[in-house]
Amino acid sequence: MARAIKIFDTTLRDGEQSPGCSMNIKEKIEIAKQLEKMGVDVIEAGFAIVSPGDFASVKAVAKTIKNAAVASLCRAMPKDIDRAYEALKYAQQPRIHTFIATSDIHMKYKLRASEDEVLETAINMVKYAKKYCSDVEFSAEDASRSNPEFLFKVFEGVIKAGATVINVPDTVGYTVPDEYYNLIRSIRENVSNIDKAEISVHCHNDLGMAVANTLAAARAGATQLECTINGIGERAGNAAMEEIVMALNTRKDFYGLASKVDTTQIYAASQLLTKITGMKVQHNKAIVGKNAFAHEAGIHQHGVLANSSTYEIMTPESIGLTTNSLVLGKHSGRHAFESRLNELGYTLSQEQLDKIFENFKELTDKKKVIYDKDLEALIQEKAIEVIETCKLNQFTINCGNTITSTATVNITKNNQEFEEVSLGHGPIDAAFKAIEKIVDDRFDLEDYSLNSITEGEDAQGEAIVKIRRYGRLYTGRGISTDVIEASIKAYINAINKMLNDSEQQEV
Ligand SMILES: CC(=O)SCCNC(=O)CCNC(=O)[C@H](O)C(C)(C)COP(=O)(O)OP(=O)(O)OC[C@H]1O[C@@H](n2cnc3c(N)ncnc32)[C@H](O)[C@@H]1OP(=O)(O)O
Ligand SMILES: CC(C)C(=O)C(=O)O
Ligand SMILES: [Mg+2]
Repeated sequence: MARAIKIFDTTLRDGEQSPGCSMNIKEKIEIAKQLEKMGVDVIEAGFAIVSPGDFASVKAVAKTIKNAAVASLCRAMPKDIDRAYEALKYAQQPRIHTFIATSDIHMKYKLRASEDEVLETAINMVKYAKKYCSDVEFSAEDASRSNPEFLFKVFEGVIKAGATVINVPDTVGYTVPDEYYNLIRSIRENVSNIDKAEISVHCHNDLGMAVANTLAAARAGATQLECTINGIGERAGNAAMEEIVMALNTRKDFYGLASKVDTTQIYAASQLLTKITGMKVQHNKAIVGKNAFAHEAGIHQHGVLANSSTYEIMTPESIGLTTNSLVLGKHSGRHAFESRLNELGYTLSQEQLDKIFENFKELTDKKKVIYDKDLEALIQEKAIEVIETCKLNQFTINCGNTITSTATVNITKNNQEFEEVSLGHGPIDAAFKAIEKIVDDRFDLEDYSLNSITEGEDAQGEAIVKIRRYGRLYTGRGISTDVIEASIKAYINAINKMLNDSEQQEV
């Protein structure tokens, strides 16, 4: 019988600390709902004191999620804990997650505090948090570089003060599997009251060992594993949830551990996050990369055709990716369309389905075959409602290598039609400048990228545009078989997010 192990997802907190991965409230709620659907045990929704936006997100996630604990991070200080609980009090299972660093380096240079002071603060702040909420997690930041004797003392103290979970972060991704295994074992052996708390681990990927370290800790007796979707997070990222869960699943024979995560939701979660943040997954990334289940070499293809277990240690279906041979195209009906979406792990309302089916039919006029990637792109473009303050009606472009590009763009903005013409360095620049004239607002274009979603001459192009206003970043996405149209749609999508952001403030 496998031992149960808890999954604590911190995509919305540590994941959001990845440069360029800021998410708005709506996007965070979408991710949280997907995490709940997957069956994770704890969702860290943010760090409430960081900003009014972070506070609002933690509160919104706390109000929305029913089947997972919802946590907010807070420093070991009353004002952070007060703010965290102010947002978490709406949750069915609130968890206050407080932390303080325990390594000599951090205590000396960052906190400018002695061991005794840190110990006292940790204990007092856990007691303080307990006044609000029975579930309190305490993290010893930089635990893996801390003096073990001091670490044991801190953990013993905070457990006595009421901590229900003690977390042992490898904050800077410094440890290696054998060492981390020994650290977790030594905590189990030297902290006298350890049986009163969960042992959690939280690994960073600076040396590319976050998942290996997490799994080593799980073997050593950790009962909660902290991770993020696609492994996003501070610097080189956190341990990737999909890799941890699939390693435990595929090697149950070795680990003897079982999480509650529904693995068939993994692919949908990965795609949703990519869509929201614009941060692509590398093609050879384990589990969710484009090539993770692709076979190129003839000998491999032969083996897989004979029996997929020759070269596949897990099935694509187990992560919600199906290699179905059903071809969707112009003549497909609603049933085949819906069934394919279900196979891909999406369950849509009738209204969403009708809307996406309409877009699907429009696409079949432009493309002969609709691949799974096309469907996912369609769904992700439409699934998260963005109020369309600006809507593209039409555009014309005049360009070539001997003339200056000119774009005419016609947009409906707040139910009124506008048309502007602009010159530019190339067709996309000209189109963006025409759009800017219509929008008539101040913001900066920060990043633009273009990718092909599928292959072939009728492939769909996907444009990702990032714009910044008053310090906030808005990511827009557009898809089309025409790359200029995709770019215009992405720009307008980002602008709509910016215009609809009620949290934005002039600074
Ligand atoms: C390993 C991790 O992932 S830790 C989490 C990292 N996440 C973030 O930092 C989120 C974004 N951060 C922020 O928005 C800001 O840093 C805030 C709102 C948290 C704090 O902002 P400020 O109050 O302006 O402080 P600032 O960030 O400049 O410095 C941190 C202060 O907190 C102290 N501090 C740091 N960690 C802790 C802790 N765990 N407990 C108590 N105090 C702490 C530092 O010593 C410093 O104190 P000082 O102002 O007396 O010198
Ligand atoms: C705050 C803690 C849990 C953290 O993110 C880290 O130490 O990496
Ligand atoms: Mg971290």
